[in-house]
Amino acid sequence: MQKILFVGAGSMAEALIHGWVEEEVVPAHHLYVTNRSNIERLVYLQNQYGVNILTNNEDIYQMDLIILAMKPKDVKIAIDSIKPYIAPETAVLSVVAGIAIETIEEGLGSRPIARVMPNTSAAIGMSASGIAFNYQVTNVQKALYLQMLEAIGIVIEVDEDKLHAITALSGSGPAYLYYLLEAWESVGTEFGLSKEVVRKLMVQTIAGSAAMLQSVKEEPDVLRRKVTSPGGTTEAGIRALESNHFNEAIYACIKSAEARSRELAKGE
Ligand SMILES: NC(=O)C1=CN([C@@H]2O[C@H](COP(=O)(O)OP(=O)(O)OC[C@H]3O[C@@H](n4cnc5c(N)ncnc54)[C@H](O)[C@@H]3O)[C@@H](O)[C@H]2O)C=CC1
Ligand SMILES: O=C(O)[C@@H]1CCC=N1
Repeated sequence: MQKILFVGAGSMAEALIHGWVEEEVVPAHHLYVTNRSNIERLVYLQNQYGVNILTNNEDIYQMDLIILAMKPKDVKIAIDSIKPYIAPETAVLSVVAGIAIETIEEGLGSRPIARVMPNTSAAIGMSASGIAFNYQVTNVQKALYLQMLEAIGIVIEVDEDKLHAITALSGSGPAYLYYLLEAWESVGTEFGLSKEVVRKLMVQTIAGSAAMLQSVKEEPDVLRRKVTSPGGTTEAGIRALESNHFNEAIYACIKSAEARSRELAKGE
């Protein structure tokens, strides 16, 4: 694909551009960006990554792929603004949470459409992405999308309905881990450690635990038990998590996010 246009130039667009340019998956001169109004943001992306700024809507006609990367509430207006210029053979890939392929087909007509749910770790080649396709996406296009997403992390193909759960788990997932780190930093400083020291220790703890899960073929509960000495500190900590309804909190978190994705799909 020679010409790929990002409509929406926020955090997710930047994470993908950063990952693709850095990993040399897509040459920067193949990428174009546009947004609603913020020209400074487009100039920043141009200077930072070498992408092109879309200067004329007529050029939308030449695009091989359009990536929708705006907030769900802005999709309708964005689609209406693309519609007069999009060529019949242009493919669409959407990263917008909760917006169904059917909605995009209604807005932009029948064409190859893929929905991807990446996460912001795409910027450093560590995204965990889910992808779903409509039936017009060819095998060649599928292979290309999978290659583009594998270059910036891992990708799992699913039925579209499962993207709601993937959004709630790995799409939002980085935010949950950052939130957890914020809480650890807050309690760690109460014990007189500096925030920097707590961050250093706990970021390494997260990275080390993830690496253990990837390299040692053991279930998380087995690895957990190896840390938990009878009558020891971890046991005391886990008891406190249980009595403070840790599992209920995690279930409520993922279920609320999944339900919100379904609401967004209905335009709520
Ligand atoms: N940030 C994240 O971690 C993830 C975000 N997503 C999805 O990516 C999408 C974008 O999210 P962010 O990048 O975080 O948002 P953001 O707010 O950082 O960026 C949104 C961009 O869309 C542009 N925009 C708004 N209306 C437009 C219009 N009518 N025409 C053209 N451009 C328009 C804005 O100017 C801005 O550049 C959302 O739908 C979100 O669900 C998906 C996975 C992860
Ligand atoms: O919060 C959101 O709606 C988007 C989708 C996944 C991550 N950010």
